[in-house]
Amino acid sequence: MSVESADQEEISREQKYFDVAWDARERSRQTLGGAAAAAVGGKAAVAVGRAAREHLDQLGDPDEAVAMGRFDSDDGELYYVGKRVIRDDEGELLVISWKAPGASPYFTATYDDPKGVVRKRTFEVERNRILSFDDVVFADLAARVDDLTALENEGIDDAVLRELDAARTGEMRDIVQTIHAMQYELVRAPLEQLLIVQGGPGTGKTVVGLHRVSWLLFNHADQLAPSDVLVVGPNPTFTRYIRQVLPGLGDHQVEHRDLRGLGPQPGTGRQEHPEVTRIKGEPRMQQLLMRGLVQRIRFPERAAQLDVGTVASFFRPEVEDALRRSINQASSYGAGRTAMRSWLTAATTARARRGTQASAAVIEAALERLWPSLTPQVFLRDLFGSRDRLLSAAGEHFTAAEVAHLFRPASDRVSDEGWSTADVALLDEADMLLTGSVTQYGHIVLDEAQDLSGMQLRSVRRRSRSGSYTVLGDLAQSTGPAARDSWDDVVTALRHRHPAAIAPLKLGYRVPQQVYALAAQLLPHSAPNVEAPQVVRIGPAEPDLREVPAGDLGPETVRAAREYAARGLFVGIICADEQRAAVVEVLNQHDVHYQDTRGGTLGASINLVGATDAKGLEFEAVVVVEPTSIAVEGAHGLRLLYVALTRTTKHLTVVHSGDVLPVLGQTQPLDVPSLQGNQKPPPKPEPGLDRFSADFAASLGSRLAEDIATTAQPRLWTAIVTALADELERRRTGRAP
Ligand SMILES: Nc1ncnc2c1ncn2[C@@H]1O[C@H](COP(=O)(O)OP(=O)(O)OP(=O)(O)O)[C@@H](O)[C@H]1O
Repeated sequence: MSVESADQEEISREQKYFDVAWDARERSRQTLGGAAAAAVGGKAAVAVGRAAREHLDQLGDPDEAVAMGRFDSDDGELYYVGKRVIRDDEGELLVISWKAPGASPYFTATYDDPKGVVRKRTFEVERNRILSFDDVVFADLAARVDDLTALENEGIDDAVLRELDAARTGEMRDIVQTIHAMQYELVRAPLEQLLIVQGGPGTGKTVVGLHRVSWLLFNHADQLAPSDVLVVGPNPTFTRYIRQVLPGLGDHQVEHRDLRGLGPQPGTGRQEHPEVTRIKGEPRMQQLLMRGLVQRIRFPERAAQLDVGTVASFFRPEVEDALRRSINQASSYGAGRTAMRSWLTAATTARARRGTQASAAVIEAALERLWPSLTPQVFLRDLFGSRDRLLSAAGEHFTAAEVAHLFRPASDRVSDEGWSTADVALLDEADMLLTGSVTQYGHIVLDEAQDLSGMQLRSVRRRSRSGSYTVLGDLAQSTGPAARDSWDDVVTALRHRHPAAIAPLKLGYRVPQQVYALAAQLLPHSAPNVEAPQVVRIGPAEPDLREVPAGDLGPETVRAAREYAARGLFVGIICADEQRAAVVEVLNQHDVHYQDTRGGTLGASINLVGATDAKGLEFEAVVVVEPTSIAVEGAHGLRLLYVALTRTTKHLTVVHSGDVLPVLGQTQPLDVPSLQGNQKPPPKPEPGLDRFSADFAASLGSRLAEDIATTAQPRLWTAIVTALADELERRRTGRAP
């Protein structure tokens, strides 16, 4: 019998199994669909209906193949592995879920440690029809270990290469069938840790992080619900790009947010100087905001007494005494305000002039003069819009030049105020100070984490209930005002209860060898201590380098993009801001249909992407415009260029009038952390991370100390400062001083 006909017979045998499993799954679908439809009426029926619908969601798409692979164990059993579990009518397992512990040999078997697996079979399918299959027989591999190719050695087989050759669209897909053993170890790493995955471009960090979520939800269902998981990405385009992966794996309610949406008010695209962004990102901004908020609480200047309508009046000392008590007990600005309202209401009732009574509105008006009601937006607009407020909130922790950078004219209406991405983290901090609460999650995935500022990391941290995170990033792609050369400060900023570990991913799946060979020349200059990934495959073509006069950059770029698009490829044009206008002009001249990704979506054909916004994305063909312009965009331009050159799965064209690789100066050496990095003792808890009032009191103390020197009420302020110092001492030692 020929090999082909033997294979055909095997395919027919396997197809019978696939058909049986398909029938079983579809019978379940009908039963569950019936139960969901019939469940009308009381509470019990609603619960039954909900459970039936949840199970239906778990069954996946009717078009989905029942299994992606199988392994034969050395005890003679065969196990089919699929995206979801399938049982027959008697409850016998036909297909095990890839997330079940029983499926682990499928992913972890290697020739030198086959984990009891004799054969691993991967199916190529169209809907539920088997087209072909690939077998790995571990005993055969072990027998010819000296002849193993590098790919076989790394466990890269035809199924992986086929997957990598598959067409790309604007949506990331799952890689369940071909998860690599090293990736699988990260997918199933313990939940209770701060796990940082460091890996070069295209090593699968994002896709591994998402599969990890699905695996954790399946295996820790008692601790973690889908709505208890948050995935944070760098921008809306990226979030859209990845958002179908988890639903495709059966996990529907995981929350996806991007940095522009991680606060009470989304960023509105306000542009600002990188130096302003840098200052706004620094953790000392927390102190500035705190002091800025404390300034808002005070007895009205120059007033001798506080009138509550015509009902009652209070002299300064007793009001300030009440303010001090409210501040001392406050867990947030809002809670302190509530306490102050209670005092004012009771005190007004006690002192009401005969025959009068204060309405709630009158009390509120008096309270507003002492302790104004604020939203994060109003507070920040007022603070940034006043040099005086900024100067006194900045204290000695900011230079005059930095304060000048932070100042901006306030808009008349708060709804007209523009917000930058850096502002979002400040609004979030302000919201925390004002309300003392935020929705927390049991697990957070943070992608492209190498670029986050200190304030953005604080936003992420406060959303973590216990310190269980998957942090994904690449120091060699770290750019922007908060660029870093080490993960140390990220660990310090994020960690709380659980230990931290840094794990590498080393195989580069996305970028073909010929393209990576070009991009990798930047590494010694831009990130000398970061290890380059080992590329897993050779692409269809060498990079196409097109040198043109500067005036032809736009036309040549559009020509190259249209050539690729005409071949049905998914295309990204990546350029610096400096070149954008020229490219857009030519695209419009030629009536080219394209998608500007700043709108938050990827189009099916040609996309125009800024170099920074290209992070995390991939295309089948990329046209990089004028590398020298990208290399001067921001302080880490060479890293940005490295990002741009590593976005393609197949083809790369570089259109340039200057150098292709402008590697002139040397950069600072990088400190790449290792897995042993988790031996460090936990960082000391920063004040203010967990409780508002201790920090609040501390900053109030320093603010008031300044006031003692400058204002006319030294006696009272001294009393307040003393009381606050006592309070801090009590918190520190647990007893009254
Ligand atoms: N085991 C695998 N099998 C098949 N494809 C894979 C595998 N691992 C990664 N890939 C593919 O490689 C590409 C890159 O993956 P991903 O975007 O997760 O990488 P990344 O490390 O996050 O990249 P970047 O640093 O650029 O953000 C994707 O198309 C992904 O599907």
